[in-house]
Amino acid sequence: MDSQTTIAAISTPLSPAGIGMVRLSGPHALDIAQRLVRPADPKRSPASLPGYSGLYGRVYDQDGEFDEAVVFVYRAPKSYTGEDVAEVCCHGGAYLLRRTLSRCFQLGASPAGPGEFTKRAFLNGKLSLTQAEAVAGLIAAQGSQSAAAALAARDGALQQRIERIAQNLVHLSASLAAWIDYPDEEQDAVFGERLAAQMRQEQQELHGLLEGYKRGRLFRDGIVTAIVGKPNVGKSTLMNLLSGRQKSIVTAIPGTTRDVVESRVMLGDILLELADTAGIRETDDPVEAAGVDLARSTARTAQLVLVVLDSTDRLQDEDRKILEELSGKPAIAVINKTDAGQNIAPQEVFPYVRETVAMSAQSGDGVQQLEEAVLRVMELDQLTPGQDLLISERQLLCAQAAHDQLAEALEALENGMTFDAINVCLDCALDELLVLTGQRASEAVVDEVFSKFCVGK
Ligand SMILES: Nc1nc2c(c(=O)[nH]1)N(C=O)[C@@H](CNc1ccc(C(=O)N[C@@H](CCC(=O)O)C(=O)O)cc1)CN2
Ligand SMILES: Nc1nc2c(ncn2[C@@H]2O[C@H](COP(=O)(O)OP(=O)(O)OP(=O)(O)O)[C@@H](O)[C@H]2O)c(=O)[nH]1
Ligand SMILES: [Mg+2]
Repeated sequence: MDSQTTIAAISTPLSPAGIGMVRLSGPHALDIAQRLVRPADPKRSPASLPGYSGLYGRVYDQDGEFDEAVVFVYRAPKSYTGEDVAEVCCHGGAYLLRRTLSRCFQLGASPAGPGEFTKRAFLNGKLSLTQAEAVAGLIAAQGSQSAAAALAARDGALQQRIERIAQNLVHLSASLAAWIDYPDEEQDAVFGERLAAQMRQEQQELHGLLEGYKRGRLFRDGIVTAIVGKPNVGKSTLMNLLSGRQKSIVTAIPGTTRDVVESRVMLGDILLELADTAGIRETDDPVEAAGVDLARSTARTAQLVLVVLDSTDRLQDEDRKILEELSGKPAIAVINKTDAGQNIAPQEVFPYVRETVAMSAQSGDGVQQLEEAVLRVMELDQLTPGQDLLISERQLLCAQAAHDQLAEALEALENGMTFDAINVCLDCALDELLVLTGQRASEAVVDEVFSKFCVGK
């Protein structure tokens, strides 16, 4: 990347909006803004504004005036990228924004690549690599949990935690090197013990991060959830309740739903990828039978299954069979229609699933309890928001590799390998952590991180 260039991009969505912004960063950002926008007050101009100030003006190109705008100016190094930055805020809308952007190109700006503003911030030392990834996490956040995790990473909590582990490995490696140079044969075993204990501690720390990520991922990506049960128990009513609209057809006729109906819904703070399925029963109707097969396979591949039961009736053998088929899967028994009858006691389903929720999909009663049950079943209830969590797949792979290198070092130690061999593993683990924080990340790794950003970020 050539940091001498001035880049420009539209930083807001290309759809009708109150305001839209074209952002410029680089040595000519303010000159270009100056030639693009004519200030209403002729005594002021973008290029002579102090940092962190703005003015109002009209936007021009070769064909004349086409919009009005507010321009904000930031001066290097006190800006998002660390370079001179101008933000031209026009009216939102694809046409005006594109016209403003092409004018910037005519005036000498280059198109910004995906994430190039943030990449410049990284290269100029404004952000670490994990903080840059956190910016992408903030944009992608769907609820308060993922937003809090991303904000904690943006503030550097994750960076600090990884740096601390890396520091400890540096100390371990140094004491190991000293021991190799000045060995004391009799004390080898004692030293080995201490080394193993310290390595295990760092490994534990990494293990915690890996586990946290796997659970945090459920918040970010959503939990693939199947709604299953006998016909007519209220599966589609539950789907409609959670999605807030008529996604699935509801009738009093058993066998209404045939296809799998999918919807992304927020259950409180939890993102669910919900699938409503056909009621499971023996049937001669080939169309319904195909739906039942689909329901079963949807349940098998789901991360979570909501088994709906109709409490206007006693628990039936058909219900038990469905519950049995799911044994071992994270599942919640939803005892539905409690507004109309309460003939199923939680105790009856405990042999099959641990979590039960009594509710009325029709009235919405019990939906809060359903949310709490999902948190418990998916073990998300221990996850406190704002924890210093890993927030990208890339970070996970680095942390996993560092963890595995430590495991290898420990095994080598147990098997009586030389301290040299152990030190090689420790160095590899350290290397992985430095790639994670970006301190030793190759250009390819850095490019990969920013390629996933949107243009304008
Ligand atoms: N208008 C606008 N809003 C925005 C952004 C932006 O770039 N422009 N952001 C883009 O993501 C986010 C805010 N992030 C930012 C981070 C740092 C700086 C900045 O100017 N930093 C300077 C000065 C800091 C200070 O005064 O303390 C610096 O770090 O030196 C600006 C925005 C969200 N809102
Ligand atoms: N009283 C009461 N009736 C409900 C409740 N939930 C669903 N029903 C009724 O039960 C009937 C079946 O509801 P559906 O949501 O279509 O049931 P389903 O499980 O999707 O049925 P299939 O698609 O046929 O398998 C409808 O008449 C609903 O109005 C509830 O919580 N209380
Ligand atoms: Mg249905």
